[in-house]
Amino acid sequence: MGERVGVIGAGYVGLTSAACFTQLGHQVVCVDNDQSKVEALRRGEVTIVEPGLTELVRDGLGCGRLRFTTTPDELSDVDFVFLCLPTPEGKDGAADVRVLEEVVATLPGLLRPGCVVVTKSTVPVGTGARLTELLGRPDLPVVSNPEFLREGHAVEDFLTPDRIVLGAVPEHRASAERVAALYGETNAPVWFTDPASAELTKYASNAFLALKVSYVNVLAELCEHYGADIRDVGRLMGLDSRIGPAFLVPGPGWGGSCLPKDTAALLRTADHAGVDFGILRDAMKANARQRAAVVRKIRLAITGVSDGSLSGIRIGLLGLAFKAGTGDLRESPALAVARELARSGAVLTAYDPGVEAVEPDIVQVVDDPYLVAKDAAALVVLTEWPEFRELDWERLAAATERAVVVDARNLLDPATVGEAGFTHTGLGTDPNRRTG
Ligand SMILES: NC(=O)C1=CN([C@@H]2O[C@H](COP(=O)(O)OP(=O)(O)OC[C@H]3O[C@@H](n4cnc5c(N)ncnc54)[C@H](O)[C@@H]3O)[C@@H](O)[C@H]2O)C=CC1
Ligand SMILES: O=C(O)[C@H]1O[C@H](OP(=O)(O)OP(=O)(O)OC[C@H]2O[C@@H](n3ccc(=O)[nH]c3=O)[C@H](O)[C@@H]2O)[C@H](O)[C@@H](O)[C@@H]1O
Repeated sequence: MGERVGVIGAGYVGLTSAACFTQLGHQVVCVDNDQSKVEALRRGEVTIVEPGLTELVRDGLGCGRLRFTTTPDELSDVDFVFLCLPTPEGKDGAADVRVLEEVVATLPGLLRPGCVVVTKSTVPVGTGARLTELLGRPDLPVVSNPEFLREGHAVEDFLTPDRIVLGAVPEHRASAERVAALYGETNAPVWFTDPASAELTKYASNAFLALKVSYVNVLAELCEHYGADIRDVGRLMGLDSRIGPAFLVPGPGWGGSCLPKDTAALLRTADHAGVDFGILRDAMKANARQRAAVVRKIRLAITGVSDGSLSGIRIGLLGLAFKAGTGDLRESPALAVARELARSGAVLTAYDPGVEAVEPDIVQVVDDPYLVAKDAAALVVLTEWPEFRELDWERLAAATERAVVVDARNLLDPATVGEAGFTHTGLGTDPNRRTG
């Protein structure tokens, strides 16, 4: 028999947690204050792009173990409540925990004795202690259980995580163990630690991923200077098991709803402690430069000079989301590049399998990749959707005004698109050289 679990927030993390805990056999009530979202979820409609999530939600609704509500009162009989609320970037880069604190302040009047309050939101170090104080009820243990899922792989990552981290003060260790048990049988290491370590691990992980991508982006620039190829350099670095192959592909910069805000928040936390975390600041600066570098590359490919005018020039964009596998546009480097191109007078058309619309004054979104090529002076790959590789590049070449492609994700095989007639520019690659 499963446990009674409450989840507050039905976004990427909350909805995934609710659906997966239901799948693991628990009874789940998921609370969100967005009425229309809750109504859609009750009909089994999931609006975010997450493989397998709709099916899990529908299964959960079907078997009656998952329900959605806007009424926090329905948490009165749960034994665990997971906080999956937004913690956006606030003043000076610090995480804004106001929503979380407001919601937590309402919980003492709602929860039954012994209910475990679990923080899944990404929260600054010290939040666990702060929430304990806010709750003001010693019978409500607080456990930190940071979430490491990636968008586009949310269900898979939740059900088969690399690790499960639980932070609790020694008196609440048993509660942390009960939280761990909710995940059922798992091959993942389950690690119990103190709340501050759990909270910091989350920021440390995201910021490290950001550092890794900034590192490879700068390295790509260096490769161009010396005629080296970042595809080889990245692959060969990645063969070192201490480095690992992931997060070594250059692109228009790291974005999304978390890496930028979490890096900023960690830097703020370090500043607050008087710790010089300059390498983080440098990674953030490199990230801002990367978008501009991609725009310069596009100008150069189209006009022959890196500051050439784009006024009235048609450009086709492949990808708008911050990465492949999601329709999420939050802090999307692709969108930032599009904005800059639009500001420079370019006329933009875009296709992204996960995105239906963006601000129409910037770019016209179409539902057919071949339409973006029509009369374009260049195509630009901004999001690394694998299906872009499989497009009919000869057909695309025929539709363009000039067969120029700027591959800001090093996604395409230069030889294939070259044979189709395209002039190809990647990041940190020599167009005349084949790897292998
Ligand atoms: N998106 C991701 O891939 C990951 C996010 N996180 C962290 O998890 C937390 C949540 O992130 P997301 O799920 O992406 O956010 P989200 O924006 O997708 O979802 C947040 C949900 O909370 C609801 N909400 C806001 N205020 C509320 C209130 N007062 N009462 C009830 N519901 C309320 C919103 O309507 C929304 O449905 C953040 O701290 C984030 O840093 C952690 C790991 C992965
Ligand atoms: O806290 C969070 O929200 C999550 O943030 C990231 O997940 P996500 O935001 O889904 O995105 P990532 O897959 O990490 O990609 C981040 C950015 O780096 C870019 N990237 C990634 C890898 C790479 O080699 N090159 C590269 O440019 C992506 O395109 C994207 O813009 C982390 O990977 C998750 O572990 C974490 O739980």
